[in-house]
Amino acid sequence: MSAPARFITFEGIDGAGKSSHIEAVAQALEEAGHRLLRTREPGGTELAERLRELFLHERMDALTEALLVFGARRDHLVRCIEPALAEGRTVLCDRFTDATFAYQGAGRGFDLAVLGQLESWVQQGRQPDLTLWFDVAPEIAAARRAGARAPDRLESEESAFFERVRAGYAARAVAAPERFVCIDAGQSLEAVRADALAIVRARTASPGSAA
Ligand SMILES: Nc1ncnc2c1ncn2[C@@H]1O[C@H](COP(=O)(O)OP(=O)(O)O)[C@@H](O)[C@H]1O
Ligand SMILES: Cc1cn([C@H]2C[C@H](O)[C@@H](COP(=O)(O)OP(=O)(O)O)O2)c(=O)[nH]c1=O
Repeated sequence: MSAPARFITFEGIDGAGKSSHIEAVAQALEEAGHRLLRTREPGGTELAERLRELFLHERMDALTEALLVFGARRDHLVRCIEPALAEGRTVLCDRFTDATFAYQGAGRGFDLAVLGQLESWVQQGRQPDLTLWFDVAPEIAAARRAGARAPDRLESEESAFFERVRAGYAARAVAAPERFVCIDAGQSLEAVRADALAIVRARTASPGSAA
């Protein structure tokens, strides 16, 4: 019998290293019998990927950012995430709504109550079962990004913005301790990966299994 479906999200400031570990987590889950959907936000459907391009490269205010990511999210949920969970697949999603609270809410200072309203309209109660928060100091993340790629619109923000985004993630973690796990992403790649795998194995083990 295949393992029960889970909705797992990966979060952190840009350059924290989350994308570097999704493949290893995917492999571990497949070995444990999960059928997977790997996806990302903004994105994951044809429409949402087109919205992602606009989001990452066009200038807009914070409300437009929020509406665009929640619009993309609605399409992604309805066409992709919900059907996958319904057919028993585990969903690994690179960012989800915690990113909106962290970036648009804490980072841009946008109204958290409005974000909460959009969250409940768009998600109809759907929340991740597990969120891996790769937490690292903004200076370390900036140095990693500088060595890896040219910055997009959000990655060009100053360090104070990423301090606020980090605090936004911390607030979400406090509000939902049952699903949030904080990983010290300032460690070496190998140590971060070991932590991520240990958490995912522990949190996806079926009752009665040896894990
Ligand atoms: N723990 C780490 N130590 C050193 N470099 C890292 C670590 N984790 C990731 N990196 C590097 O930092 C860069 C950004 O990583 P990435 O996974 O793309 O971050 P994110 O998806 O969180 O923005 C990549 O070049 C990656 O190899
Ligand atoms: C999902 C989401 C992402 N973002 C931002 C965070 C990132 O800067 C950007 C794209 O995310 P991502 O693809 O994870 O960037 P990377 O892996 O290159 O770090 O979009 C928001 O501002 N709000 C959101 O709701």
